[in-house]
Amino acid sequence: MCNILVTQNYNLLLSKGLGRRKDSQPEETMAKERSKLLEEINKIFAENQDSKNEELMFTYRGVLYPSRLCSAKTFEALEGMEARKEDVLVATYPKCGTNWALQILNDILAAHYEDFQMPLTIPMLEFGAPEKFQQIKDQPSPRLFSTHLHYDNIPKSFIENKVKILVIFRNPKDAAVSYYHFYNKHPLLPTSSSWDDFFQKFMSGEVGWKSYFDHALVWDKHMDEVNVKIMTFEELKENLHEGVKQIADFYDFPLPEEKIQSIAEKATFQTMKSEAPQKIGAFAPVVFRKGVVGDWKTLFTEAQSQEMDAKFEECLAGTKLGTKLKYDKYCKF
Ligand SMILES: Nc1ncnc2c1ncn2[C@@H]1O[C@H](COP(=O)(O)OS(=O)(=O)O)[C@@H](OP(=O)(O)O)[C@H]1O
Repeated sequence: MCNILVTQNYNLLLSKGLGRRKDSQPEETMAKERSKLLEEINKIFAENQDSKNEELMFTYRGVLYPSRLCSAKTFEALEGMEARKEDVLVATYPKCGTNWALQILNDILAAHYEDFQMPLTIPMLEFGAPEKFQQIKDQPSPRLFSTHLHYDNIPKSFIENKVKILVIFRNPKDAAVSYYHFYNKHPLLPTSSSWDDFFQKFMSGEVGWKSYFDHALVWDKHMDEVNVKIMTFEELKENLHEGVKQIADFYDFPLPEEKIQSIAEKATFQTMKSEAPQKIGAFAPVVFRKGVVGDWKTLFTEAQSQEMDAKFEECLAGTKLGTKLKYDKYCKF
């Protein structure tokens, strides 16, 4: 039961359009595929509303993952994936801005390569059936991928082939609150009995993809590498135009000001949220919730806030990433 989606529906989703070029299929066929894809997404949503918590997660090498999206076989196949230097990878801890970065990168790539087409699905490396790697192998460059994997679990070839990795982090309090709502709204993730329960799990790393702090600590060590660019959700929120420019420059795709402006306009929360139902159907309100900084204040108690402050101090205070996260500005009552 647990792998039905991985081997059937999700494999079908992943076989559509990932990195396809405009000239590879006529527009009419693409439109049909798009509507079939929407049907599939909505079906996954409807069929899994009553799933039992204990069926929804599994552990692979000590890390929890959603069992209907990931499988041991896919992880094994992923290890052998051959990355190309021209690949584009977005690496994030869950809820830190994956979809946002993907939207921006899609538009940057589309501006640079006339024949680049928006992928029809989230190109998450660890999702889907192992057979997808054969299709990925046949895709033309540049291929756009995302992952929530810890740095140590990203396939070695991405590092060896010096693939440029855009890493987005978000302040841990907002990431925790966003993750909590995601757990409770996403039919393929367990429902949390309460915020207090989820908070303790988040703090101890008993959530999908493990601990936020482990991810942050390892990325801090790679922050100065030329192929790594770390940005924060908060800096994109503060100045999206500048964020788009920095991402385009990092990938050596310099763009004229008007283009940067139009990409930034398409990447606002309001625009992405309003376009999401056509792209991801029933999942739209699950992914695009509030899109703000500081929502943690609606759920954190004073004691929880202090517990997170102490953990941040212990793990990240004084590190480069810790400083970049501007904890005092975004995470204090
Ligand atoms: N354009 C834009 N502007 C501002 N905020 C945005 C944008 N796009 C997505 N979001 C918010 O990002 C949160 C989802 O993060 P991810 O995309 O990383 O989610 S996922 O882990 O891939 O499921 C989730 O945050 P919360 O609203 O706090 O839950 C989304 O609303």
